[in-house]
Amino acid sequence: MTGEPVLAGVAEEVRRVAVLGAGSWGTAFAKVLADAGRDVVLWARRAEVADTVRQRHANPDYLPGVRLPENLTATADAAVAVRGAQAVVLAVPSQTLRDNLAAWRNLLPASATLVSLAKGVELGTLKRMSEVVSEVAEVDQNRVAVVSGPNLAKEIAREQPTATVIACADHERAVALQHACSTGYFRPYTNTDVVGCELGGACKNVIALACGMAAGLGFGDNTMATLITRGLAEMARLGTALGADPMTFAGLAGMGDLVATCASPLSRNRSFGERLGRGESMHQAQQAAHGQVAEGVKSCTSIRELGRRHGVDMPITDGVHQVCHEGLSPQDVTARLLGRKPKAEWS
Ligand SMILES: NC(=O)C1=CN([C@@H]2O[C@H](COP(=O)(O)OP(=O)(O)OC[C@H]3O[C@@H](n4cnc5c(N)ncnc54)[C@H](OP(=O)(O)O)[C@@H]3O)[C@@H](O)[C@H]2O)C=CC1
Ligand SMILES: O=C(CO)COP(=O)(O)O
Repeated sequence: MTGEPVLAGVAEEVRRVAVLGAGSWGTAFAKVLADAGRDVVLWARRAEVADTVRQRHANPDYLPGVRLPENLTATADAAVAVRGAQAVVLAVPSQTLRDNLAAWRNLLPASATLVSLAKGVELGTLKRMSEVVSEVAEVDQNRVAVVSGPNLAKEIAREQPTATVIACADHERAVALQHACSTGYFRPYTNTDVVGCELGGACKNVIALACGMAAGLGFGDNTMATLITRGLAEMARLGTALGADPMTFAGLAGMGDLVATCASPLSRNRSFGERLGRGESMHQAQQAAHGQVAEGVKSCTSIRELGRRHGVDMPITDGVHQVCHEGLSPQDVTARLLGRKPKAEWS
């Protein structure tokens, strides 16, 4: 379905876009941009993936059965991908973004908007992805945008309707990107709260791991609703401490993404957690992921540390960390969570 862009008259038009990273979301977002009428070049680190996208208009490793549009081409040469692009979209895992971008830094067109799709917090530095991008590419934060919302790649690749948030400190850039990726099935909203949108996207992966564990233990909807609601409370507490607008967590990049990811069997984080809840080891869950990224497994460490540094209580995140990295069982963590000192709902 090729959607006509629904917005017009923005300051700087985005005509050509490079998407660096040809996994599920990089490929699906490249399709959205192409369906919105942009010329899109997708960079894949494996030449065979680029060849398949270019010649067969498909990326069966990540999006089986999905036909990609003709105005989406691919290359394994990042210099070719970014040439002449008004926007460069970064679609690699959070923990490799710094190294990937360092290799691409000198190729980036001078005024291109740099757009992060990644949902994580960097281990060690505890930086959000837009902070990593601005630091490594040596560009002002105003040139960096993020996309975050209830955006399960496989649904979007099948053109199922959804919305998202494009967050950028520079509202004009956000509007230009909004124009560039609006289709009949993909509706982007703008927001200037980059901190809130990024933390929403990173934290919900950890809560989805917890929901998966609960499902694996055989718990039902009351448990899910409790984890989602109290997960939202802890991500909003962290976000507010870091300067985010609390309202962002009631929006698509907060509640929206949290609900989609915690509920969906398509979520890699939820599926990973479910295996742990059923009693599989971390190694078994990792093998079953077939190399696809479940960001919360690493980000639970950096998010927990961010919470500690800012004096924010994050009991569910702590529990996920205890299962993933400290050898506790999901049953032990459930008992610990329920055994905490009673408190008021809003404190
Ligand atoms: N999938 C989704 O529904 C959504 C994902 N996101 C976020 O988008 C980001 C990317 O995720 P997604 O596309 O799903 O990931 P996938 O696991 O589907 O794909 C990862 C991609 O990154 C590549 N890659 C892995 N390691 C490296 C590396 N060291 N250097 C360069 N490239 C590497 C892989 O290449 P190769 O194939 O060669 O291994 C592959 O193209 C994540 O932060 C995720 O949280 C956000 C919204 C939705
Ligand atoms: O971010 C996502 C949906 O918005 C995808 O979640 P997973 O990475 O858990 O698959």
